[in-house]
Parts: sequence; structure tokens; C-alpha cells
Amino acid sequence: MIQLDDVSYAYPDTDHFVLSHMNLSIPAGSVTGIVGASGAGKTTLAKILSGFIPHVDGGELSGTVVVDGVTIAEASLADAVSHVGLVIQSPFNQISGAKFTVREELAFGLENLGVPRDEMAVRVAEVADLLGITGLLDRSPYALSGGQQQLVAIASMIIMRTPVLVMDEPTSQLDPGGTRMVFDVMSSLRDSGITLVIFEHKLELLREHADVVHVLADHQLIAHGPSRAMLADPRMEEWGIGSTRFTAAASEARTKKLLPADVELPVSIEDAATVFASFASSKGA
Ligand SMILES: Nc1ncnc2c1ncn2[C@@H]1O[C@H](COP(=O)(O)OP(=O)(O)OP(=O)(O)O)[C@@H](O)[C@H]1O
Repeated sequence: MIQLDDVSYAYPDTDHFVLSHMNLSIPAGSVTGIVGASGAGKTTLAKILSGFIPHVDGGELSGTVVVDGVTIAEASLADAVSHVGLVIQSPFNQISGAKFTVREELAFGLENLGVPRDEMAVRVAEVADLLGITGLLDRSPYALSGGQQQLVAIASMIIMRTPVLVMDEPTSQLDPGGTRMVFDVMSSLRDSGITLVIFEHKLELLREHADVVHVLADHQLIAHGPSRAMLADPRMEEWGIGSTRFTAAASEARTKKLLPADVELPVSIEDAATVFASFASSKGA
């Protein structure tokens, strides 16, 4: 579904490759998390997956990127965006600037596709309800808080119903309730068969929602694995990604021999509850 073969990329007017000889394979209908330290190249990779590189940013891209059967470099940007949507890191920059209300903003992409007016109205109402922004529909997209703009930006991509959605830190502006709601929406998108690629620093949520997590460092994807095993890997600290408080606490307990050496480290609160419950029952508590 998403296939990168030997992909390297340098931005225009630079002499160094941000990504070098990268390979990646993502199955259809899966949720993939990608983590990396600041500056590792997450936004760059998100733009490559969605066609903004090379079509908008230019630069030197080599290798092959195929998404939903489309070879991105050979397709037009219009063709690429009909297969893959990108939620960018800064919601302010995602807003088109061409529309006066959130309602019009959400309909903008559908208008360009020639979707009939009544269908457009239904889809706007549906996506607004999904993301809890119905009350914002008649407001200006520019008169919203950062978090509200982020929900509008996410809604403006979901409404396009592309088979693949790439999200670059989609909850960076949201409070914990908004963050959880967006991840719940992602779960429902996954249930409807959409392939999701999420670039995210919130490791606990990736643990809960991603099937597989890849690590971006040293210009490449250097490791991947099931979300729990990957996110609890001790090398996450060396790679500048860090670990959740549950991993750190259990790791400390293991060092102090309060937990067995072979215990699988937890990443989320649910993992931690399972680890401590099984340890307690093994002690006959
Ligand atoms: N337009 C550009 N021109 C030149 N270099 C760029 C450009 N955009 C990003 N870079 C460089 O590419 C590298 C990767 O940047 P990128 O934004 O992809 O990292 P990131 O992992 O998303 O970082 P963060 O977590 O801080 O958002 C950085 O060294 C950055 O300085």
C-alpha cells in the first residue's frame, strides 16, 4: 500500500540529504507510528509520503515512492492528493485562506472535486459532528484557538475520504481531552479501512493506537517493531525520543530487582496495570 524503495532527499539549495537510502513498507488498513527526535526528518518524510515533496517543495528526490498504487513522483499533485491526505504540523498553515467560515473551509476540497452541494452539506455536517466542531461551523477559521484550528485542519482532510491519511503531530495544539478524541477518531477511521501514518511524540497514545512503530534517526528508518516492544526499547533514550513514565518506572523497578529481569516493559497505563497484576499474582498476592 505504501512502499518506499531507496529514497533519498535534499531540500533545494542544500548540499546534504535529510533522508538517505530509506526503505519502508506499510500494509493497507494499518496504523503506523513514526517517531524521531526533533530535526530527524519526520515532517520531510510526511511530505514525501503525500506528494508535497517533490511537487511543492522541490529539491532532489531519488528512489521510488508508491502510495495506494500511485507512483508519487510521476503523478500530478492533484492525483496524489486524491489518494493521500496530509494533516500538517501547523494548523494555521493548513487553512486555505480562501474561505470566510469553517463550513466553507471544510467544503473547499469537495468543491474542487465537483461534489454536489447537498452531498457536500451532509459530509460537512458528518465530519463536524465527528470532531465536535459543529458549533464552530459559522465562525471564521482565523478567529479560532490553535486547538480549534487543528480540529478544523484534521476535519478538512478526513472529509476528503482518501484511502491514506498522513498526520504530522496532529494533536500538538490540543488539550488531553481533544487529543484523546482525535485518537479515537483515528481508531474509527482505521475501522473503516483507511491506512494511517502518524508522526507523533505522544508515545503512550502511539502504543495504544499504532500496530507498528518505526524510528527515524541518522537520515534513515533504523528500527521498527510492534508498538509496545519498540516504544519500550531502551535505545529510545539514545535516539533522543525518550520513554513514557510507565517504561521509566518499570525499568527502574527492574534495575532494583523489584520486577523480574525478563518482564516486558510497559509503555501505557494499561500495560503497567497488566505487568503489576501478573507480578502480584505470581507472588500469591
Ligand atoms: N525547507 C527546508 N530547507 C532546508 N532544510 C530544511 C527545510 N525544512 C527542513 N529542513 C531541514 O531538514 C531536517 C529535517 O527537518 P524536519 O522538519 O523534517 O524534522 P522533524 O523531525 O519534523 O523535526 P520536528 O520534530 O522538530 O518538527 C532539519 O535539519 C531541517 O533543518
